[in-house]
Amino acid sequence: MTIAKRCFSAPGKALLAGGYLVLDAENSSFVTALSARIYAITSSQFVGSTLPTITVLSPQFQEGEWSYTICRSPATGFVSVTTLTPNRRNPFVQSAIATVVNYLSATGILQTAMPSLTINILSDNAYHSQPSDGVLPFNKHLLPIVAVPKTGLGSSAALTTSLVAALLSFYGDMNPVASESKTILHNLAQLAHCNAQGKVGSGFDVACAVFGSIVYRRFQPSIISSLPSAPTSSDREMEASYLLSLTNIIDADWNVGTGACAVPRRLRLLMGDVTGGSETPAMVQMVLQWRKEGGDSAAAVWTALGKANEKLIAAMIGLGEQAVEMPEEYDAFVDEVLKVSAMGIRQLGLSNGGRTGELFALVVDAIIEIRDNLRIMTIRSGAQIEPIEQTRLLDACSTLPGVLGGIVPGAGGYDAVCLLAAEAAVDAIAKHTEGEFEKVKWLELREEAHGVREEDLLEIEKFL
Ligand SMILES: Nc1ncnc2c1ncn2[C@@H]1O[C@H](COP(=O)(O)OP(=O)(O)O)[C@@H](O)[C@H]1O
Ligand SMILES: C[C@@](O)(CCOP(=O)(O)OP(=O)(O)O)CC(=O)O
Repeated sequence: MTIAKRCFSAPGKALLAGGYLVLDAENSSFVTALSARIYAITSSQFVGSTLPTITVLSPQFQEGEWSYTICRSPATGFVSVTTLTPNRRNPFVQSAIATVVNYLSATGILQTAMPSLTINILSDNAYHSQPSDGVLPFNKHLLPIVAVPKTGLGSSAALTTSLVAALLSFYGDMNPVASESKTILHNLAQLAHCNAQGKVGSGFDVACAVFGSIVYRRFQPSIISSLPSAPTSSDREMEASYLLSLTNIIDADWNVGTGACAVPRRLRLLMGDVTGGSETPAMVQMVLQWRKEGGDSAAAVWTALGKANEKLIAAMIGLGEQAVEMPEEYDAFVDEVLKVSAMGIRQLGLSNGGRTGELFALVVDAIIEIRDNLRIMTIRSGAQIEPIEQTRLLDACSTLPGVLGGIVPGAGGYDAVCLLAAEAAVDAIAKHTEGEFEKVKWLELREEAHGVREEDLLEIEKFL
């Protein structure tokens, strides 16, 4: 039995506003999908006499091969997924496989005679630091994937999402990216990603990989932590209980906020890669401890930052609407934005910019307020969210014509900055390479219009 090949891809992410606060379900965040995608290509296969196997190949990386046998219990339908490559583990791949095949088995969709499957993964170069001589869109690395430095675009979320989509299409004989299937795809990807990470983050990265640029409000962590551990022995009662719980969780309404949003026309998020690292889990722990022990003063900062985030989100949505409803006023103001720095944009907006100008001034003010509060959190929690080196760089960026402001994306740290600027100003911004600008490499990334989607195989297969 030969089954048609299909290819699914998912984008990377930048968390522009909402870092840390998005961990609380009552706070919204602004997440932008980026034009760096990870592709999962199912290729054919057959029903053999032995146990079906699923092999995932990542030809860009040394040792990029992970294989698993699939064994389904005739009594309960529970599917055990056992690695055939114990010396090369990939928790995100194994978790995606186990979550999808067990859900499909529990819902009666999984074929009785499961065919074996090979899935090839390709990831755009932007996800990993590149070899100097790299020229293809999918460079090969001389190291295993765990050893190649990442650029913080959310590779595990994009991988998990594209892999879950590919597995659903193959074993569930469905269109996983159809609107009626996307919620199931999202829930499966979130669960698989959390299980692979061994912790329940806010899930903004997986939600962005599924839905694209969104105003995101998280699901309650208890939805995921309520799933019992997968049975490790053939205990029929445990297997049946696990499958029932899995089905109830995936089919439930997670009440996640995923309203579409986008960076307004003629504006652009400019991602800067800064030499230096950050340890997100440790920073999250420091911030949450400060929040918990910091009393009213911590609560006041947390609330002020939440309001500044909401202000930025509302202003960005408002500008998007202005660009459509008042295009002439909007375009005339953007033409002026190109000539002045953030403070000049604010002044212009407050003096004679009409509703458009007011919204531009609100964006500038909101970014300033977000940064002010992140710096207070940096000092009081000890987590280096906006360390002084990043403050100097962001302040310098904000003096450049056409820049509305800049922030440290996500958890912050030393490794990245994100500017909001007029598209037409970006080339001039990139020409600044001295002083504070010496340490930043501006990435060729743009906002991605789509979350997970099916791809034209002919465009991708030639790279395999
Ligand atoms: N192209 C890929 N092929 C296979 N696995 C991948 C790929 N990209 C990412 N992964 C998986 O995701 C892991 C990286 O996850 P993580 O360390 O959380 O980084 P990120 O912040 O980019 O998600 C890799 O170690 C690997 O297990
Ligand atoms: C702190 C957070 O709210 C945001 C972290 O954003 P990053 O983009 O920094 O995440 P990593 O890619 O894992 O480093 C944690 C969360 O939302 O889970």
